[in-house]
Amino acid sequence: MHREALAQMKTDVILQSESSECGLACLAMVASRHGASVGLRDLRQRFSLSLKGASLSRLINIAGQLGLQCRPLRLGMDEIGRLKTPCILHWDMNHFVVLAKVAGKKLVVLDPAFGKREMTLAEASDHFTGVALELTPGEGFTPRKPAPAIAIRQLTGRVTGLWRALAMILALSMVLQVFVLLAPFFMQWVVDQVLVSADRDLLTVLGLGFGLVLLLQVAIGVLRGWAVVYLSSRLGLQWMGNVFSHLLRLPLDFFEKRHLGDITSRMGSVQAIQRTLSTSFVEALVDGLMAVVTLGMMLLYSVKLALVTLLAVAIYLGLRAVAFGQVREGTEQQLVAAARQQSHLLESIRGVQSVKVAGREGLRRSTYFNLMNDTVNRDIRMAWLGLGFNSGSQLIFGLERIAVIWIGAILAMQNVLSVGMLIAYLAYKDQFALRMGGLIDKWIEFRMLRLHGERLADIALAEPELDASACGDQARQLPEDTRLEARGLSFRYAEGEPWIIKDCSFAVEAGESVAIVGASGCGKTTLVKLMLGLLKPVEGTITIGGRDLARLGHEAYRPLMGAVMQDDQLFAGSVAENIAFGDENHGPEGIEAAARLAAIHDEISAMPMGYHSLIGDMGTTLSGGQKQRVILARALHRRPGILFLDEATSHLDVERERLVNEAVRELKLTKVIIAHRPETIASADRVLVMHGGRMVQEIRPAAPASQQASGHANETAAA
Ligand SMILES: Nc1ncnc2c1ncn2[C@@H]1O[C@H](COP(=O)(O)OP(=O)(O)OP(=O)(O)O)[C@@H](O)[C@H]1O
Repeated sequence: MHREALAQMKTDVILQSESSECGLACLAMVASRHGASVGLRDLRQRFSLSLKGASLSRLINIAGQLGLQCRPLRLGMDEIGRLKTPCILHWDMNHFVVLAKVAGKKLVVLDPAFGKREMTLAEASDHFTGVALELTPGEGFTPRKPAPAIAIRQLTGRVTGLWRALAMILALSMVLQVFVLLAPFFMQWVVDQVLVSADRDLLTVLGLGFGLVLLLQVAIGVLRGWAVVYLSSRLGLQWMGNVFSHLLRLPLDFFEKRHLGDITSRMGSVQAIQRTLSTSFVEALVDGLMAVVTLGMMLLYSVKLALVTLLAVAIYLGLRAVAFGQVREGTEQQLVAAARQQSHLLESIRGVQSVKVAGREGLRRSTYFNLMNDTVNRDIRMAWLGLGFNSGSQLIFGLERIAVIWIGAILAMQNVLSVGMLIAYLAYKDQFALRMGGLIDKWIEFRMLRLHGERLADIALAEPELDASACGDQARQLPEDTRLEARGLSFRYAEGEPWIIKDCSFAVEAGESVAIVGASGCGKTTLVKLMLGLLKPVEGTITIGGRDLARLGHEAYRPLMGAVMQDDQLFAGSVAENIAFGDENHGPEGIEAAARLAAIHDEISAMPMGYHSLIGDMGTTLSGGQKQRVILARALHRRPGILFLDEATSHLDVERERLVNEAVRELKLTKVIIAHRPETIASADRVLVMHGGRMVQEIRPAAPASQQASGHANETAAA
């Protein structure tokens, strides 16, 4: 019975954060409809998915573990009305959505990428692939209450000086309110005392007195305004700083699985929260207090009139409460649409060369227009809602004012109130209505904060990489030597996906140079990322100097490592800044030495500004080969103990590659080199051939062995 009652609940849309988690979001929606509020964050932790997303069979497997019984179906559009809702539909060949309701020729679809959509059967048939998944709670299904709201402190980290600044703003606001409370007396005394007795002296005293009060009020107002600006900027700096440093500590796959625009939009939620807290929080307190005081004054003047005003406030509160769901959904969709538009913009700028070469400016433009259209439509919807509330409040409080003046006039005619009292009452009631209206709006704003909080939680509550502070002093100590060893190493990007590395064991002695060869896509880069600690092994261990990488804080081993990866980036700044990358210890000589080793010194010197030449933020002033060598110089400048080169010389001509290989060979380092070219492979002491997720052969090349190795690489490529 309880379960049935829960099943009647409205299904809320749960929007996906990662680009590939539509399936998980759909399962979370269905489970919460059946009364188990499993959050998406929870599901993500329990059932990690790779960038490639989830197949239907993986979804069935996860649903089974959640206690949901699955019935996969293949059906035509005409049979869709017979499905037991909510169920999951396969959409556009690469997406999942929840079918919430079918009513006649209309469907209500909850799309984790867009939100709630109503569409006709004809529209849906353009997307539906004919595969559906019905889900019903089985034996193991346990209803769960929604997780408690996330505390703001959890999201923003430690902030100093917050309470002191808030207390000061509150105190100043309170003082200001005293003046507001005094103001109506001016009119009451002028009307009832001055006008009645034609007392000019009293008028002068009242005029001067209230003039002085006004000056004080303005001065305190300025002070308060300044305090709010100070608090918001201090808060903004600390919070943004905290969230950004947390963001940088997150593991690589966090970034790989998300769109750029989505991450920036979530960072924007920090500002929304901070704005609400630094201003609206204090205002709400003041409004609340003022509402109580003004209500007291109103009751003193007339209970009857006060009841009319209270009724109007209650009606406005009801209006906002009824429309709350729509405001929340609208705001969330607005944020998602803006993030999508932003992602497209950033991607188009980054990939402008490919867009131009393929002549796809038109396609990118029209997609951008569509996304913009989507954003604008959602903005318009929110503007409509805002207009509705405004007009509603105008109408309600306008009618209330007429009623109050009407009844007040009758009371004045009956001599229950003087004219001055009526005027003063009107001033208090206007204050009360204003404060209550403000309080209700702020209450909605605070509830909306939860939405921003949830969006920010995706970043703030994501588990950072293991750092040494979490695992004691031992984890901080550098390993004694640079011998690398993998034992029984297995890795796949997510459960249910094929193993990329399976039961792989090998060792690289300290000071040895090992080349890893194998067919494209066999997992070489993945293996290097594992050795760099960017990915975590699913099974097995990697040790450096006999110490397990998984138990070392990344501060302990990253300083030992230098790497040139395939998609490494340069940053805006000069060539020297890019090579030093913030490490000023070795001075200009160190930078030059690294550049010489990377065979790029001559070319940098030939530039008009030498080492001070500026590189664009996408490294655009350098050729591909130059960029690779600057990145190599950057890796060498760190003076690493272990150097990883993943196709680090693939863009170089044979002569330059020979120069780089010779320079690297001379270095007394442990080296792991991934390459396809025989010359580079030949520069290694040992060649490991990778196939089927493990090392299948080891070759110790004397000179001719390089040919053997490359022959093997080709063999495996063909295998
Ligand atoms: N983030 C990811 N999520 C899911 N699968 C991935 C991810 N990155 C790589 N893969 C898959 O892992 C496999 C190994 O990729 P990897 O980049 O390690 O190969 P590689 O041997 O370095 O290839 P190449 O020589 O072409 O650089 C590929 O099948 C690839 O599709």
